[in-house]
Amino acid sequence: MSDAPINLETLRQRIDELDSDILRLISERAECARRVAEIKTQEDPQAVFYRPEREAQVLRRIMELNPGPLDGEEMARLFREIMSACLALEQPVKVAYLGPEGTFTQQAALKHFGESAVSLPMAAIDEVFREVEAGAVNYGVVPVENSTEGVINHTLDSFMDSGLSICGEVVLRIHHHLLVADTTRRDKVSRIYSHPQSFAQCRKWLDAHYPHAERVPVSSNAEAARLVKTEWHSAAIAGDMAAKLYDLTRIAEKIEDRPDNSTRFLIIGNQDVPMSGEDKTSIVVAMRNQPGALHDLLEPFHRHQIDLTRLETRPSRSGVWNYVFFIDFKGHHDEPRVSAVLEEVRLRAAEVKVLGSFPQGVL
Ligand SMILES: O=C(O)C(=O)C[C@]1(C(=O)O)C=C[C@@H](O)C=C1
Repeated sequence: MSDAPINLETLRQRIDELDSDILRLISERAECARRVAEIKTQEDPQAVFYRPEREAQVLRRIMELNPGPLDGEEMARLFREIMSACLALEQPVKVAYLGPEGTFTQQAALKHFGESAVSLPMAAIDEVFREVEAGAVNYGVVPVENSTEGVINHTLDSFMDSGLSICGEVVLRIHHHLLVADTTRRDKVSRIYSHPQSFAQCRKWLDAHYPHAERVPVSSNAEAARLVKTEWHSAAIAGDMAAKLYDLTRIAEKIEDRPDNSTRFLIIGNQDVPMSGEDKTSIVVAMRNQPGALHDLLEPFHRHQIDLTRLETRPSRSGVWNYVFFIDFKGHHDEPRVSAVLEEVRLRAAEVKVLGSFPQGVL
């Protein structure tokens, strides 16, 4: 801007001009996306419109180019919504998530796909898998690990019986609040509802502030929030989405014991996602039950200098092999050093299943 004296009116005029420019540019971008859809359909009538690798590249580029003063993540979130609307113009994306409405998983689904996606709550993790397998929705979102409480076994087990692949990941900072309704007698709270994982994540805070309140575990935080509406002496521990959905007030904010409390969610689908430049791969491996098996499995990763990001052991459900290992590592299965490692692991293991290569979470 020039150095002419600045007053409120001049600034607002300038904002109007800029908004007109932004409007024109977003419309032009949406027109491009529409043309991309036409080309995709011409090339393949069954074309998949959602491209996780491209979206990750767009968001990373925006964060790199961002000159401020807005924070990089904030800027990427705005572009996330623009892309979400552009994709909806190509083909609305339907996403099943572990419900009910108002859970952190819904928040994760919207963070990943943007508000233009159609999100559908499911009652259980295996239902999310089934909906995607049946083709009733394009993708599913399920929690897989929490930084405080560890892995969500149900999700790992579901992969053992499923042919679906992992198309993406999203990490959400989990903030828990103590919520009450307008009708709650705040000085008489004698019962607190929440999901068992949330109780575990807020244990110390509860011991210090509500040592005598009854802690009642329920199936989700959203269910906890719903119950509070009906009882004058109860409170709930839940997140922002549930608070908003049930119109509850936060009487204590961010009560989780660890400030870095976060949960990682997986996007599941039927898509083999091309390289984005910063990718991860997930595999499940069944090893023969013999001494040194884990060492044999991990040695090729070490030799090829591939970073492991996670290693989980689960009892095998087939009965043939005692244990299976879930391994996440950096890299994409199309990269030569990754395919070399996978080749070696196949020779050493009884069974290997590649669950997918996908862009590392950007937001
Ligand atoms: O590049 C594409 O393939 C597009 O469809 C465009 C676009 C975008 O708006 O940038 C939209 C949806 C896809 O998931 C990825 C990117």
